[in-house]
Amino acid sequence: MPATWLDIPADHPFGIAALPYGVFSTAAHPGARLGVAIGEMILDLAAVAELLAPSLAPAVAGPSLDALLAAGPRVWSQVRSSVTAWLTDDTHRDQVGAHLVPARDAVMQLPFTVADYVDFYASEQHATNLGRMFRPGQDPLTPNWKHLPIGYHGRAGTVVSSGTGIVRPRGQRRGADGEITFGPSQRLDIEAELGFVVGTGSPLGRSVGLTDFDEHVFGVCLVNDWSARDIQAWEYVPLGPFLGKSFATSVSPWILPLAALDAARVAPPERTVPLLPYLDDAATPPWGLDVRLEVRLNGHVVSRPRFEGMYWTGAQMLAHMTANGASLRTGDLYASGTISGERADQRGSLIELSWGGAEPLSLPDGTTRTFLSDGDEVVITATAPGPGGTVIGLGEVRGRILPSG
Ligand SMILES: O=C(O)/C=C/C(=O)CC(=O)CC(=O)O
Ligand SMILES: [Ca+2]
Ligand SMILES: [Mg+2]
Repeated sequence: MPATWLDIPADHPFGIAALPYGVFSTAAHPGARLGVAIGEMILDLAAVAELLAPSLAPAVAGPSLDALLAAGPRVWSQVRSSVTAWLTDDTHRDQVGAHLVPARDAVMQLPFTVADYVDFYASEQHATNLGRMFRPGQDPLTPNWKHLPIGYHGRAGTVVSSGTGIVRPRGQRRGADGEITFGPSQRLDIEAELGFVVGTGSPLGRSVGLTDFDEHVFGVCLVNDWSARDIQAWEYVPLGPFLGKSFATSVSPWILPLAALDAARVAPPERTVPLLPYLDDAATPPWGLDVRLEVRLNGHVVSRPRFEGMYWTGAQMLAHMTANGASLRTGDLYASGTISGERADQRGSLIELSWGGAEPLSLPDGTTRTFLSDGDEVVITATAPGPGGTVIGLGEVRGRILPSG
């Protein structure tokens, strides 16, 4: 990796090997525009492209990532190699330096127009834990679980940018005494997930195979799929999650391109059930990802989930999502499902961390939690290995619970 002329500590999560894309504005320049994070600065992408690479300017003109996502993998790699050159070639220092904005002065926006939103259920440990709690006495994994990545269609219009306040949802639930009531959720939860952002669409009637994953998927972000467990547990039979999940889903502002995750690619876990050919990735390049998350509740780390243990990869989720010929659109977002590991401190939701509320978490500030209280703030961060022993950051997704209106 070439060195940048910017003065950035070698272990900075937004070093020269990361270069995630986002949309930002500043008080001095309130219009939304594309940025690339580098250290504690944001590169004003459109301004520099106009100066140094006019042929790329239309794809990065903003005010969102939509045009860049739609431009496809050739343009994605041209933009990334241009940005790398601008930030490493000393001859560009003055011209490019004039278009660096301190990240602390920027307000980050939702980076792209979310087309469709799909949420998977790809962690064997999470599915096992939830199966035990929601369906006691039955096999925790349903018979289909190891044959296909289970998912459901969520609500694209309620995907919100990091920092957006999350109003406690109201809904119908059944109490322990069997009484059906309506009111603010009493079991409001988080789900720490990785999101995949689709760039290039696909036509109706054509499936996207495992090896075409990187032709269509632009990159990844962090997702907190807020979940109201009391609403969910009562409503979900037989069609799956509905209002218990659709009130808000937060995404991180920085989209890390797949190209930045080369050093993070790992083999997925061994598959214990033979897969049908469209999902069988034994002979394809692996798309397991060594992404390490941290979940903080009011500043205290409560979990460290790891994506590398996920049974299903992003490539398999995409292949399954289009196996019936469903088309893809630029801006489609699909999330992995809650990332939970074997260990109790690797669980990506509070329902697992508190075991359905039976084992409250003790926080270092002396308080305890089963589910979220009003005013609680949840921050999910993540890193992945980069080239040459460096660390690549995915940034953070943040949200605070507001009282029910
Ligand atoms: O097992 C169930 O009934 C449902 C579990 C979920 O909460 C589904 C979900 O949102 C997927 C996930 O995040 O893993
Ligand atoms: Ca979820
Ligand atoms: Mg390919």
